[in-house]
Amino acid sequence: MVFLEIFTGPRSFGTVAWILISLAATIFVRFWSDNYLRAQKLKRQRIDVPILNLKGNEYDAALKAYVADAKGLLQRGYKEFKHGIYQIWSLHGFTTIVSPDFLEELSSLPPGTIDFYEGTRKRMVGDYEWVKLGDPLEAHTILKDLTQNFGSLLSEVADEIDHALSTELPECKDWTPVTIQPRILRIVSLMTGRVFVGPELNRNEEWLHISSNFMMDIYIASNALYKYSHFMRPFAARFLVPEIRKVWRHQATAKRLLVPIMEQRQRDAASNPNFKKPNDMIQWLMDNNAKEKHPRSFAELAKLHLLVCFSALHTSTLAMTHFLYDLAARPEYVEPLREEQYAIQKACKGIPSKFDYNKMIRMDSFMKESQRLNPPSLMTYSRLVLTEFTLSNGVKFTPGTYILTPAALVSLDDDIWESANEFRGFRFADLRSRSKDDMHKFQFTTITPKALHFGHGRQGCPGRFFASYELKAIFSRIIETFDIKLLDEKAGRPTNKIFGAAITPDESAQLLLRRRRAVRECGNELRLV
Ligand code: HEM
Repeated sequence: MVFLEIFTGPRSFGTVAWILISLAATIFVRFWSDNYLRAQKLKRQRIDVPILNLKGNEYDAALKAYVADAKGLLQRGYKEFKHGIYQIWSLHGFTTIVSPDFLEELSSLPPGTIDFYEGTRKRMVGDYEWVKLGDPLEAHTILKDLTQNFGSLLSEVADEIDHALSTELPECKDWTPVTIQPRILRIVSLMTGRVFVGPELNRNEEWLHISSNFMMDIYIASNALYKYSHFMRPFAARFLVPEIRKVWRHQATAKRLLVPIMEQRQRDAASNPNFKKPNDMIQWLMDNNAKEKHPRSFAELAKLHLLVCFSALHTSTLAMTHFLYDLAARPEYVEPLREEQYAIQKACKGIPSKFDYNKMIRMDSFMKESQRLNPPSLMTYSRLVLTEFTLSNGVKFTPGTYILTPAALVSLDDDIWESANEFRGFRFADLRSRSKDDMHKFQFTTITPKALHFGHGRQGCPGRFFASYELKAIFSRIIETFDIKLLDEKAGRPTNKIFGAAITPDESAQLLLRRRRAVRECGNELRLV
């Protein structure tokens, strides 16, 4: 009643105006104080080490310098603090850059001291959690089920690659310009989808759309939301940032497509004692979830499934695009790679097994060399400190310290890699041939403080084994089926782009492809016919 009187009483206009002004003032003060407190929180020093790019209070200038040339800044840092620890002021406030010398020590800290998920959340989502990233069930299922079961799926995968190469690439009877990256994304999505959702769904355009766009849309949405203050974010996420609603729509579509499949499988398993469980990511997630103390709903599992695609598709697509750019720029590697592949194909008389892929040492080396010079990021090992600890050099880390390591600079270090700036496709094959021990030290999937593009430690990339097999399967099929060369030989390899710490191949670059004639086994040889 009192409320109604305010609006209907004789002094209603003045009172309403007063209320509105007070409300606006409250929001302004809250908004301002929130921004102020957030800025203060970011500016709080959590670790006593030198800061490279900040003079006095010139935070904006420091950020500008970081965005304009993060690589140059990290190169300077690597020169000055190669074996030490320093800070930079970056898009995420103070960021502590730790020399790889300390990674073994950091990685052996008790669980819960530093955390990958919290680091990722800080970097990509911010304090307001509008999308859930990181669930231990994901890494567990990838490492255990995907890695173990992939071998038995290789013939289906080979079928899918053949289908993808014929539908996603032009006929290329003669040399044809092809924009590589979007085509590779489709090929990787189809192939991965065969393993993740099975033939029931993997060619469904709606599924392909959400699985292959989810990651980029999260990045875009995340950047859009970062422009709003912490206080405004819950409101902005819902009403002002359409990119976020797009991400939520992808999740809703995933639920619509995946939940009925899960429910049907659950019914079949309950009613039919002879029900044979499909061998795919949907089933592995369902089975592992059912063993949990508090199992997630199927709707939550559907969202988690999309998160697996988030981790898997773009990373592999970027890697494969780099491989092809590197191969087109260095045609002298084509025949030695084909030679190795023919020899293995001839020996296995059909679809190569995991064991056969392990024998593709030249290809493994070429992939690792391409990754060394074209990693997805200047830095990896993104971790947030959760509980205080002190390293052996006496530096104390307090909660909230955000850590990264300069992976790309380690890869370019002449003290570690001979002629580090030179592309030597079989560098790692040569290193592996030195001794039995070295055979395992320099594989594409091997993580060491000198090879950090899959991260490091307990939370290093669990998908790298699958990535290695799938990339070899696609790469070998491409070089078997196509001749490849640069569109413009004078311009050379398409130049990578760097934004902040992210490194991407030029997504609009084209290569020339020409379909080769079919390969057939003739007596003891494989020949073009
Ligand atoms: C060439 C391809 C790939 C690259 C370069 C790559 C790189 C990385 C890196 C740098 C990390 C952070 C690790 C750390 O900070 O210690 C990571 C984490 C992760 N990757 Fe990959 N990755 C690739 C492929 C894949 C694939 C194919 C999958 C899934 C099948 C996958 C699933 C994951 C997951 C789930 C995590 C988070 C780890 C956790 O939850 O503990 N990745 N990856």
